[in-house]
Amino acid sequence: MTARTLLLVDDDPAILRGLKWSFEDWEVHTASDRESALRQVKAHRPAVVTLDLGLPPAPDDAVEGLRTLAEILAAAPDTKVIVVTGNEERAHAVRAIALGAYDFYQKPIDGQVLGLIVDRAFNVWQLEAENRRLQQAREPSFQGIVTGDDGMLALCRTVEKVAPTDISVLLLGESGTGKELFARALHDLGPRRRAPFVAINCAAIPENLLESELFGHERGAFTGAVRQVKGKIETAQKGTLFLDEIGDMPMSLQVKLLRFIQERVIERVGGREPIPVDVRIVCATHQDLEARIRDGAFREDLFYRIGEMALNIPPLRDRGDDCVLLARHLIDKFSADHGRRRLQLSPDALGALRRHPWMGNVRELENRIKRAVILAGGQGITAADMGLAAPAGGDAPEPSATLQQARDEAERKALSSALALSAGNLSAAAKILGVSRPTIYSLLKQHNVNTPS
Ligand SMILES: Nc1ncnc2c1ncn2[C@@H]1O[C@H](COP(=O)(O)OP(=O)(O)OP(=O)(O)O)[C@@H](O)[C@H]1O
Repeated sequence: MTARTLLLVDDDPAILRGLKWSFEDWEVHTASDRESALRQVKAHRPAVVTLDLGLPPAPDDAVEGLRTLAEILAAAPDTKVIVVTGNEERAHAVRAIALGAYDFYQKPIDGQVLGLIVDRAFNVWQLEAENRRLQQAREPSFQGIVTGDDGMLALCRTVEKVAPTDISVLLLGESGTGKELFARALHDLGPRRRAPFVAINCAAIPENLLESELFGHERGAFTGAVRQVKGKIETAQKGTLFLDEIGDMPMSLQVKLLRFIQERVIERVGGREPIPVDVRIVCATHQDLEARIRDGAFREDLFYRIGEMALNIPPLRDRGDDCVLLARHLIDKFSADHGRRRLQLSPDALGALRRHPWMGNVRELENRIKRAVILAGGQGITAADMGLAAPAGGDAPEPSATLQQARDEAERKALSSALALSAGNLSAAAKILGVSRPTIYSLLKQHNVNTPS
């Protein structure tokens, strides 16, 4: 877990002592003036700083405090600074926020409430730190394949080794996992890279047209064949032929394909000339080919010919945080396409990305991010922008709530649990919460909470 490091800046030693008690599970450092505050920031890089704006030599105005704030943020821009002001000093607080303070809190200090604000600031700091970590961890993409997952990285290394050879590769994986991307990588990294890469989707073309698509036809071969047409196999001469969805190829064509693979010559439909063709064959399917063989729908001899090496591409849901890595990559890409500034993922979007099962894999993610980049408001991309349900509960702060709403909610929860613990005894509840009895009464009224009778 990340160290929860907190710096308390106040010129009153009694306040510092009191506050230290409230943050027992934190690594706490203290400072009483600008110079020592800055020294501590540089030495410990605290996640959160609470800063009393009234610092010496002029504790009665906010000049030194605001200067300290500016210098802290210049030295450690990621730090969340919560400024603490006197009751009548709202204008100072507003100045501080304008300078980049995360939040403000008005005296008198109530350790419990300040604790909630500090916790929340830490959550935001942690989330931003994680964002930065992911950003830095982003691998320079391998042939356009973005991943940080060990299994996928191992697959990329295998592709690098196999690409220079001519062995036939069978790419297995669910729809949208990137099979075509891997097929292109095999081509681009191999000696055939300057010759064509020709892809054909065997499932998308009706059976009666597929043969002439693959092998071509001579003029007059059938009604409508008004001129000679080269097939995909022939156009891939010297290059790579990518047969996508090979599992859906009809049996009649499987025989013809097998013959071509064995003899490396084709005959156009309606032609008699054998034409030698030199291509590398890469196939892909989302089907379970061994089950298709058992069902008599796929030829076993063809299976062994096309799959001298089979590579399994894992579904996106099994690739750890790749969904987040890819989402960021796609946001950058689509933001640039739409001339938008680079958008960030909100905390609820991160949670939703990690929970979603991604049955449509990277293609589904692409579609959702594309839509989100168009829909997102100024706040960054939310789960709703991606058409995903926001995770219920969780640790992440709810971004749709304002700070005031979040505080109210936290206060109401703390109040209810103190009342439950004290069995409705208001003095005991006040003690638990570290506030006075009158404060408890005003909290009960404010939150419309009834004491248990
Ligand atoms: N790891 C990845 N990094 C970046 N983009 C990816 C990645 N995987 C897939 N894509 C993109 O997702 C989309 C779908 O990938 P691709 O077409 O290669 O999948 P496929 O498995 O061949 O799908 P299908 O089986 O439906 O044909 C493409 O736009 C591709 O560029």
